[in-house]
Amino acid sequence: MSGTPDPLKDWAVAAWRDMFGDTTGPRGGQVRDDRPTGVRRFVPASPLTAVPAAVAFYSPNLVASATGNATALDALTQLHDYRWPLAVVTVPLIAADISRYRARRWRQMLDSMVRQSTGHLPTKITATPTAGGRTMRRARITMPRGAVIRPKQLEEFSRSVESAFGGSESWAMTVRHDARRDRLVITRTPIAPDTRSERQKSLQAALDGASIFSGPKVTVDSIDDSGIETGYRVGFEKSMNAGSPGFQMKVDEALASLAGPHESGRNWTTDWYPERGYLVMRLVTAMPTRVDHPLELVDENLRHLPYATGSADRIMFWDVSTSSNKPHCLIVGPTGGGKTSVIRTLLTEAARRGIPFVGVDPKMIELDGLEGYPGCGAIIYDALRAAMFVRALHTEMMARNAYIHQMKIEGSQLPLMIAVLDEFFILSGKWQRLAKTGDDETKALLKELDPLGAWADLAVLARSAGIRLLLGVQRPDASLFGGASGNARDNFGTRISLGNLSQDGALMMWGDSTVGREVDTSVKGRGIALGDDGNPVDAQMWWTPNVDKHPNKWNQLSGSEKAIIEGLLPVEAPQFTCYSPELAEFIESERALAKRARSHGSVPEPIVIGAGRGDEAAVSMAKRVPEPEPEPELDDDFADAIPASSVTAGQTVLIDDEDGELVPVTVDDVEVRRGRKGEVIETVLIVGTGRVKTRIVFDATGVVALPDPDLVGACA
Ligand SMILES: Nc1ncnc2c1ncn2[C@@H]1O[C@H](COP(=O)(O)OP(=O)(O)OP(=O)(O)O)[C@@H](O)[C@H]1O
Repeated sequence: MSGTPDPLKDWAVAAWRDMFGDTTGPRGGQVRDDRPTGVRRFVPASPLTAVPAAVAFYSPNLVASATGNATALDALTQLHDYRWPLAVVTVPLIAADISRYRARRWRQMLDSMVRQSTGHLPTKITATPTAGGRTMRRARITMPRGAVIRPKQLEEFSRSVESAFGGSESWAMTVRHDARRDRLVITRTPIAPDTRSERQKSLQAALDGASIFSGPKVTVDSIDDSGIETGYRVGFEKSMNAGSPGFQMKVDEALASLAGPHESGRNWTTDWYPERGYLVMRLVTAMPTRVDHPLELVDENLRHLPYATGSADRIMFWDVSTSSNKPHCLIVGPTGGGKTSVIRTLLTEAARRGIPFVGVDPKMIELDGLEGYPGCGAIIYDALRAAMFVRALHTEMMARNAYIHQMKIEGSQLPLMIAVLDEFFILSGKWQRLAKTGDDETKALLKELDPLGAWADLAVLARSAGIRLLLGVQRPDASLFGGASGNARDNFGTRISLGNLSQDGALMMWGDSTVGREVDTSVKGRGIALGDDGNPVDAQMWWTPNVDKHPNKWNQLSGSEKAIIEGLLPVEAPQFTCYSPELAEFIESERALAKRARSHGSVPEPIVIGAGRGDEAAVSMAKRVPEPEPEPELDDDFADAIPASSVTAGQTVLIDDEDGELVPVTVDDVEVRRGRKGEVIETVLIVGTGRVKTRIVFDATGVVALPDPDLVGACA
């Protein structure tokens, strides 16, 4: 047996079998598939004319051997005369035979593929070649009636069609199962050339590979003048996920890194339209690392107080108009995060728009520079006076509502005013301590004023009276939103966070535990702000220097910072209109107190304690004040305060002893009792050493004083 392949012999054998069938029996016990095939035997038509044509051309040579046979001679002569017509007929017949032979081979292949992949025997197969005749253009395979073809079988069949009939960059074989007609249809379909850019292709491939969207489709949304793609639209099937800010943020990041840095140096940003089932990626200038407070009126709307540049060059603003659905503003930021600068930005913007304000600054170092600024009613530092102010503000709100009712006017017709409470927990801590350790008169007064109750009312009701609240805290807490009263949370709808939030904080601020967790704290003034569309966005807060003109402050500023302050000064100071004598009197008295403090006030000069010197000179007083030293205030003994429910085991806190003195203790354990909605009802701090443990109970709004500043989320 020779192992050398002989293609000519192979072809001849195959052609013989095609024409006359296989006469050889099964060899070596092999099982042959001898079911009747739907492919008929190939019968060539060309020999019918090819043989006579050959004889006709060859007849002059045959004449000699036919001498003496007149009939044969006559037939050969006549045949010779028809040689050309016979040749002309033979050529197309041969071409047709070749084509039919090819088509039969295809049908045979398809027949065996269908048998192998589906187990069915086709009843009829037709195969049509392309115009050139070399490749198959279309095939139709009729299956037995009711033949079931499972998806896997169809897939297997498609794969074998693809490998047998190939494909190229410009065309492919597609297989379709027409179950109604029991047919398999194979079509040679042209492939449109892929003109997509590498970026579009990689976005599409990545989205196809990930399972974040179903049916994602990336198309080009915008192209710049030089033909560079500058925007993509990603269509997807609508889903619950697509509406979640946390999900959107993650997808934004992933898409931006997949799209890679753009040739223009600009950054990718994403606008979401989940209700319409698509998002648009577009380019924006990179988020600035610092934005000085612009001197021009950035937003012409006098009820919009701008304060930051958000991603995608958006101007973030606090809408203080009566129609605003986010009337009050909450700013959360750790020490040094830039909270005070945001407050200064908002208040200077308010002043240049004719809106006056009153501030409460229990730390005495945050808002003091604004004292005397045009539009500033007063800055209150003392905790008891702050409680009086909150109550007076409540009275003002009631008086304003009565005025609106009596005069039959709209709330929007009343002049606006802003009340700022900075470092709210410190203020609460001071109120809490006064209520516990103050003298009887103070305790009674504080009880009557009930500043926390008044504040909770204001949060819900002040909006329609033209009063806007601005609350500054170091960390978010549910108690800020009025505890059980859910409305208050909506009222503090304008929210800004600086630095990094805890998981709970993020959920409280942004309704998503992932937002605001990875802010670049190396950039001062970087944070998250709520866009007017209700979505939180990255934002760079504008830098507004301390507006204090006291030489000690002013001389520290650079020329450009001084120019900002000068440029922001309103031409006309906003007027302060009070509808209640209580608030008017309070502000008057506060101003008088401030004036007196400025002219008569004195603070003790610093005492410098020498390092390691035991003699008397080690303690030197630079200058003794002639007046007797004021009693040190109880309130000033703590550096910070946080909600009791935020205290963690092992933390050092300040607790009042029997004499009303704050003493540092380490918390052993914290028990927080929560209501059905997860709201804090009561917090118990367990402190003490050895077996002697003390349980200190705090209510929902209880705060705990700290010996050091709270550094949760503090900047790098
Ligand atoms: N938006 C900003 N752009 C640039 N720098 C800023 C910005 N905000 C704050 N800074 C820088 O950070 C410093 C601290 O800012 P700021 O005093 O406003 O923080 P804070 O949150 O009020 O801190 P604290 O609560 O301790 O007073 C500023 O002196 C300034 O140098």
